Amino acid sequence: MGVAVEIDGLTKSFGAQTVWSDVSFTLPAGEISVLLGPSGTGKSVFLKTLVGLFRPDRGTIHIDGEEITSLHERELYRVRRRLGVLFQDGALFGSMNLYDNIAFPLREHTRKTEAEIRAIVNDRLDLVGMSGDGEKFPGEISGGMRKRAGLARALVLDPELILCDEPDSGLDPVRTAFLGELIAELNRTTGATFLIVTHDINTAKTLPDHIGMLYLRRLVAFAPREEILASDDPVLRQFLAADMDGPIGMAEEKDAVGNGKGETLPEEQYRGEHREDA
Ligand SMILES: Nc1ncnc2c1ncn2[C@@H]1O[C@H](COP(=O)(O)OP(=O)(O)OP(=O)(O)O)[C@@H](O)[C@H]1O
Repeated sequence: MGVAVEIDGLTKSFGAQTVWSDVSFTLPAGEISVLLGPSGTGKSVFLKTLVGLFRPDRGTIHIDGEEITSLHERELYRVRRRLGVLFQDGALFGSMNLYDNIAFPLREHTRKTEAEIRAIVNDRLDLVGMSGDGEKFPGEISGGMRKRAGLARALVLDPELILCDEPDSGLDPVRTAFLGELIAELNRTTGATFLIVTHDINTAKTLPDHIGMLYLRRLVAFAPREEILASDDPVLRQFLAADMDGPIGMAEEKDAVGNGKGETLPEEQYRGEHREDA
């Protein structure tokens, strides 16, 4: 079953650069949430913070009730065992075939026998439509196959929380739809909680139960999908309509100071109204 993730007052900076601050929302257990936002707004940093790869400056993250930002590396290791992570490029080891890549977390985190491992790896390969591909190497397969293999690897430890960073980037529309359906099916069968970072508007409009959006170093919104899709918020409307006109400019640096047309849009002028905790 999936776990809830409660994020409260989370702030992350690199040196003088604040990536986002005071982010608070709850990922509901067993549901699919999508995180949107213009490039560079810190979506990947957010996922990495959730798995403890970055420590936030402030704020807390409770995964299934356990606060993780103050855990030591060893305790984080235990928490990570409950998570499945799919990074942008699948993050497969190029020197290992797909079978060994997918077996890796089992060999690392469990004492299962090779026979048990084989049964699990073959099951997960089957689940992502890649039975029979275990002998192939990451360099020999397409980007879409690498993503599916990455997803198979993310699933071997029966995770209760699955984080996917742009699982659909670089995929054609048919494969994007296929991957979305696969995620929905996994959510139905495993009950795991999903958080997916995507730029694919169609995925955002069809797949998740909830949608969140980062913009100008803040969480603009986190709410049920239908509420977000019906929102009058100019940032959400522009983003979801892929419209060039609106507060979002061409570059994140411009967004920080204006609307890309020379008109000033102070950060203070824009405050989200959809935060669940508002
Ligand atoms: N390890 C790091 N050290 C310093 N700055 C970093 C580090 N990782 C990310 N950043 C900065 O944090 C900001 C957010 O980056 P991030 O990759 O999270 O954006 P994103 O929203 O995922 O972008 P995209 O949609 O283009 O993938 C960027 O300005 C980036 O340069």
